[in-house]
Amino acid sequence: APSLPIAQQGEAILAQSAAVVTDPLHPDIQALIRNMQATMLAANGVGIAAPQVFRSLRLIIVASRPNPRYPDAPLMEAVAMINPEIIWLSIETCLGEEGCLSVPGRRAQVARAERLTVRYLNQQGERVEAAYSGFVARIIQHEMDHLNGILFVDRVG
Ligand SMILES: O=C(NO)N[C@@H](Cc1ccccc1)C(=O)O
Ligand SMILES: [Zn+2]
Repeated sequence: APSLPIAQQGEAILAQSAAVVTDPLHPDIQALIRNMQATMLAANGVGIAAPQVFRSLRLIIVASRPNPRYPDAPLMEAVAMINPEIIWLSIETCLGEEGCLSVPGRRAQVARAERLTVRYLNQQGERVEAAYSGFVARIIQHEMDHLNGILFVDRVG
């Protein structure tokens, strides 16, 4: 699958709220998931959101793994989340370093909820509810922000 161009900070699409995916099993959506995965891997990313590849859709990929940009990242199976909704956030927050494929060269400490529960459709169109914590919960909050037109630098004081 080809690596797609990544929208950079300043592109209008990154400040928009993305649209709900109406047909998760549509071949276009399945192809987009594959292309987002390839794009994220090529950039050594640990997550990516559809608006970053110029598709204003509520679709994210979460794929933490140790890599040169995040050597301490936990290893997990990459997961595509269609129409994700965070249905619970812990009150406890923690600070952690973030970067963004759309804001190259910037890293900053961002406060995020330590734990969360997310409801989404998986790549097979099945409903899933799952709990995450730590760095993976951080990635999910970062990607969800993209679906709502928010960049991590908007959250840095
Ligand atoms: O730009 C993206 N995703 O939108 N990718 C980020 C994801 C991320 C999120 C939170 C903390 C660290 C990293 C990346 O650097 O791989
Ligand atoms: Zn990002």
